[in-house]
Amino acid sequence: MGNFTMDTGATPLLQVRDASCRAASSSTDDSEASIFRGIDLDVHAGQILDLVGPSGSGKSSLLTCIARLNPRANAHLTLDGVDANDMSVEQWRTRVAYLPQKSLLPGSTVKEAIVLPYTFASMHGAQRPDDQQIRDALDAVGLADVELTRDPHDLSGGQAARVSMIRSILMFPKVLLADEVDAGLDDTNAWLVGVYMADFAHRHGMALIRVRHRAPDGLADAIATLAEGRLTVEPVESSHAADASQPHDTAEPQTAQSEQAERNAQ
Ligand SMILES: Nc1ncnc2c1ncn2[C@@H]1O[C@H](COP(=O)(O)OP(=O)(O)OP(=O)(O)O)[C@@H](O)[C@H]1O
Repeated sequence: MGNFTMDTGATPLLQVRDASCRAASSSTDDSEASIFRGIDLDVHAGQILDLVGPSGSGKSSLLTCIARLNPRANAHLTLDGVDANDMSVEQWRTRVAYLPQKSLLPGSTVKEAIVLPYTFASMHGAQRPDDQQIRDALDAVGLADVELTRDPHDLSGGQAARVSMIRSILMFPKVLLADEVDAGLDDTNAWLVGVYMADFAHRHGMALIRVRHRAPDGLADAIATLAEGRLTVEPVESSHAADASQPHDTAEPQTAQSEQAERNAQ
């Protein structure tokens, strides 16, 4: 049994109870091994949790479980006190966004790839980001040289990962599950990405769970380790998370973005 609760006194934004996941098995008997079970997790609005652990320990599986994307996993999930079962899977995934390790950027331009989610029914009524908002976001994460008209298939892995992150974050999720978004980046760009996501989390009350293999960057409020099916947590006493906006010189969020955040929050 692993438990992780960031005890701030407030109601958690995301509650995970009794999460379990089994490994795939080709056998038809009951020999499917458990990757983890009995994991509880509470994360509050604006908090940043780093999820670490050995390769294969189940970090991605836990994130996809929380995103309701993992058929091998089960959990009782609530968001803002609303049971996941009272939302469609699409509604849940719009609010609890999973950013996969491998980026998938359909469309013929970077802009098309970023605004694509706005064609989804679950985003109906949401105002899509304009060119300037996309430009500002690209600039903030070290992609000043990437034009909005660039074919996304021509991007490097690290560039594509950042574009994919921007696409997820500009949908204003309440929870962002970022699976090794900084894995292929140099230290400077990894820091820019960390600061951009942390800044967004603080400004908009987004909870951020990051799977990372890099050294701690000081932005997390806590570091949770998943190993041998158990989750343990160490709060970070003096995280720089609250100062994340200091080295980050992006413009204030646009009014349209703030309005959209409110709409998505409903
Ligand atoms: N789609 C899948 N079908 C079957 N088994 C899977 C699937 N995805 C992952 N697994 C298995 O689940 C276990 C946990 O994998 P997972 O990717 O969650 O670990 P991880 O901690 O994220 O690893 P890494 O740090 O290497 O990315 C592994 O044994 C893996 O082989």
